Amino acid sequence: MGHIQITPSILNSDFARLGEEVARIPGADWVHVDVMDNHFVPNLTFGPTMVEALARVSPVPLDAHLMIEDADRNAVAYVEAGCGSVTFHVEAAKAPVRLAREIRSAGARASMALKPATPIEPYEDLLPELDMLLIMTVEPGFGGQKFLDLCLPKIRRARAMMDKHGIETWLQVDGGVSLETIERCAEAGADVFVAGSAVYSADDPDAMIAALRAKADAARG
Ligand SMILES: O=C(CO)[C@@H](O)[C@H](O)COP(=O)(O)O
Ligand SMILES: [Fe+2]
Repeated sequence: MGHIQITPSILNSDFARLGEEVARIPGADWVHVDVMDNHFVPNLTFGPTMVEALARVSPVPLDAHLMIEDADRNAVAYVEAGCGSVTFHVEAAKAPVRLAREIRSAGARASMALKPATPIEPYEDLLPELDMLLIMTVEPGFGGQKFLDLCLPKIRRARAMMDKHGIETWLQVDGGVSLETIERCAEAGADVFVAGSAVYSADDPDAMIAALRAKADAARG
């Protein structure tokens, strides 16, 4: 398991001041950028041009979470926009192995996401192609939703699979992660934690990142 990383989502930050919003979180490991196309999920955010502008001012690398249809054709644009990690949804990819290889050869970390009802077992052999696996802990589409405990067994099974294969794939959780839920995720084997509303609703977002990191570290023992 890798070291604990906290990646705040800007989804619930002030979009009119994105540059200032990312400047408030220098203690983050990554900035999580939720890209939504109003087809794969019922919400619309931003595209590669906006992401490219954000990459130029962000104090830490961008972690793009693509909630878009036709990921096969669109994911590499986010590598070219300057993201250090690009996550596609397996439900939206026609050729996930080819896509992961294209993301890597374009120069970013390749990551694949699973919605809460998507099982991990069919993708066991694909894990070595990935730098990170994202297990969603809410239905994708919106920030501020309640954490789904039903996803915890899948996190445990994913971590066991990675251990079995002796691979270093990071295991990210996204959705409803807060001071109340992060310990459960860390105990289950996650090492990369997206937190949107928990960070941006805090008076001091950078202090919240430190508090989340301390809880996850403690839960690991
Ligand atoms: O991908 C998504 C939602 O689809 C997430 O990145 C959320 O935006 C995280 O926000 P919180 O659940 O932490 O408020
Ligand atoms: Fe996300």
